[in-house]
Amino acid sequence: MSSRTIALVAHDHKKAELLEWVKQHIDTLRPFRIVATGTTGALIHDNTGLEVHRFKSGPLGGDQQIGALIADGNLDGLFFFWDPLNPAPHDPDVKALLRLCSVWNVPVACSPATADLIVTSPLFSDPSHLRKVPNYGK
Ligand SMILES: O=C(CO)COP(=O)(O)O
Repeated sequence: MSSRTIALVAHDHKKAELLEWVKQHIDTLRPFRIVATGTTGALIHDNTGLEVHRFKSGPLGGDQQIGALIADGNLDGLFFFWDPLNPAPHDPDVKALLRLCSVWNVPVACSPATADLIVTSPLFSDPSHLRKVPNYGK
């Protein structure tokens, strides 16, 4: 089992798309430790058999729990199919999570196209060549 961790998250209107994408790339994803927000994690586990560590549901703090992983340097990629057509009560949490990906230089995909590019990149299989996180001196 890889010690690298990825997070899978999808808003309700995007869950089917994420599930389809996971099924398509299941062999690539299998070696990773997989975490997810609650409902997304259950859906992925129930439909693929992948082991998924489930945090709380997004609206109840799951995005922030994944953000904490990032701040601690423990997340290697985020696949977050968020819904651009519907507002959510926890939109500030979503923005905070995406912001932390930029702060910590974590690869993040918000669509199947970008997710495809990330998992097929040589940089994803050998992250030692990824640009290092800047030292913010804090
Ligand atoms: O709302 C979410 C992310 O912002 C996703 O949460 P669920 O996986 O619990 O539906």
